[in-house]
Amino acid sequence: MDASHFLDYHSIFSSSKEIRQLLKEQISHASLLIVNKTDLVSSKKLQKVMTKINEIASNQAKIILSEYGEVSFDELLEARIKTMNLLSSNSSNHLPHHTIKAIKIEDIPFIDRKTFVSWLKELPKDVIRGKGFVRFHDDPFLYSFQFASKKVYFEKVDGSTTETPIIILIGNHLDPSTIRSSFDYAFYV
Ligand SMILES: Nc1nc2c(ncn2[C@@H]2O[C@H](COP(=O)(O)OP(=O)(O)OP(=O)(O)O)[C@@H](O)[C@H]2O)c(=O)[nH]1
Repeated sequence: MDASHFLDYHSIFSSSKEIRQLLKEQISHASLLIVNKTDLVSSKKLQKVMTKINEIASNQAKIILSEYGEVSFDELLEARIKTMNLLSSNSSNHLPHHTIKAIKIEDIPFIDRKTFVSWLKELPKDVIRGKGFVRFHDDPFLYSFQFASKKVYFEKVDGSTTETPIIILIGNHLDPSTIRSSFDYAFYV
């Protein structure tokens, strides 16, 4: 986040409802927040910015202040979310639901593109982001996909026939059994 513009983006006088909503969603779901350009604001203004951010951010989010985006790699790469490897529906996927922030699916067959898009769009609303690689029927290429705000984007990955497909879903309090059953229903039945 840009500390020097944060209050403008947050203000009903200088920003649209969509921008304020987007800002709020991004902050509330983040596990790491970097407040940059702190050199451009007075300490009083920075305090106001931090108060607003703390109101919206989750208790577990880590907040780092920076200038010119200087943040140590160790802080950036620190593991912050628990990823569960989602196995087939008859295996036990145990971890309390409230701790699950990311789910990884690796046993992915060749799939139908339209079915995949529908499956992503119909996932529970707790899934706020998806990404990964998939392969489609009758197509030799691997595709990377990005899923956010109910929109799906694909990009062909050139020259990679050996990589294995993977789906990563990110959100809050994800329910593994619901996600796994819907996956099996869509792609294995
Ligand atoms: N003073 C100051 N300038 C910064 C800082 N970080 C980036 N800049 C400068 O701000 C200018 C725009 O950089 P950014 O805001 O990072 O660029 P951007 O993300 O493409 O810009 P937006 O689309 O406005 O978010 C560049 O000239 C940067 O050098 C900072 O912490 N302090």
